[in-house]
Amino acid sequence: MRKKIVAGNWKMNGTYEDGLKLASEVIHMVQDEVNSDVEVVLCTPFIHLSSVGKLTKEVPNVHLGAQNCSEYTSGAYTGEVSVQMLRSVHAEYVIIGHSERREYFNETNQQLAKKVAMALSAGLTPIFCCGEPLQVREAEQQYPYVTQQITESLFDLSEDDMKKVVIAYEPIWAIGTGRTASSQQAQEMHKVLRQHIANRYSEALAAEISILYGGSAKPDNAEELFACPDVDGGLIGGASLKSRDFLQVVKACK
Ligand SMILES: O=C(CO)COP(=O)(O)O
Repeated sequence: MRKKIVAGNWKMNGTYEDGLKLASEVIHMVQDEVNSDVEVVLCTPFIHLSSVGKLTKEVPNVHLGAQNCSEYTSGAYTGEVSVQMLRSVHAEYVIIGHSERREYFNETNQQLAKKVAMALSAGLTPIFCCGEPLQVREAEQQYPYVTQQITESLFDLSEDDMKKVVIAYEPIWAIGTGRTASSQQAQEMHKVLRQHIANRYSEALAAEISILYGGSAKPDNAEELFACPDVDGGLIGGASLKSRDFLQVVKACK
């Protein structure tokens, strides 16, 4: 059985103190109230990683993630953070290819392929994001668009590496807009992606890959989205910034 995962992507929000408070609230609530085997991941800004990592490493089902990593190993890359640095503060996951990084920082499928390979080489689990903009959805080109993102960034991986990747489908028109994909739209895309992976690798491998949904997922709609057979959890933005809301979303993932 593949893993169920609910990851909070805090993006660039709050101060250092705000982040520590949020992390400790979430950790306590998960310990007290969650008895399923869902993996909770906190993807914090870089400055929080070291401190939050000290908290998460004591708790079996809450894990630490970063929101980005460098495609380079080390050296003269001012402002960048390497995968070894992330490992050294107990990060286990890293979001790669979020649409905001593709859009505002011009990250390409080819560059993301390097980041995914780099993360895997350090033993980090990449949460690889894909998703189409509104014009592409309106032109009904979402399946070729998103499968191409997967092909160009992931399909050079060996079977052993591919098995370790987590995918997050985040339709750009649903991110931060309050307009979520319907559970039917999410399920259809997740099924297409799983079949695409099965065609390149195998049905058995595709069945092992966790595919998360992201885009205005919140306490009101999480249960319906997570009930879809190919939706294995969520990547949560806005609703991960309030511990109670985030916990409700975590509890919806059974
Ligand atoms: O981008 C997202 C998570 O990575 C989704 O953001 P929202 O949940 O705020 O729509």
